[in-house]
Amino acid sequence: MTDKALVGVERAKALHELHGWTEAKGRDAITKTYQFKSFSQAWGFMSRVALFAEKTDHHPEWTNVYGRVEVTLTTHSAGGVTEKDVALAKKMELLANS
Ligand SMILES: C[C@H](O)[C@H](O)[C@H]1CNC2=NC(N)=NC(=O)C2=N1
Repeated sequence: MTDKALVGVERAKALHELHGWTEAKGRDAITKTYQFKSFSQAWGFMSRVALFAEKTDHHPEWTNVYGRVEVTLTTHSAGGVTEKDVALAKKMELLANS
């Protein structure tokens, strides 16, 4: 997996394949807000994502308020969105729906 920032068509295509993910306002990142029914469900999701993040050494920025989890993904070392962010977003989609 390369650490090259995705731009243009490549980036638009990646976002198009990610349901509910959008460009973050004012920064080079992608974002999505997940809404769960309870804190317990939100925390369960975050715990599963955290294990994947540690395994892949690629981590989300996020905020949790009860059932809401606001996530922002970017690759610090590349200063933009890379394949690593797309892979993490895809994993989050799977974990949020399981
Ligand atoms: C040293 C360590 O590999 C790096 O700091 C990793 C950790 N997690 C990371 N997470 C994200 N989102 N971007 C990074 O560039 C990054 N770098």
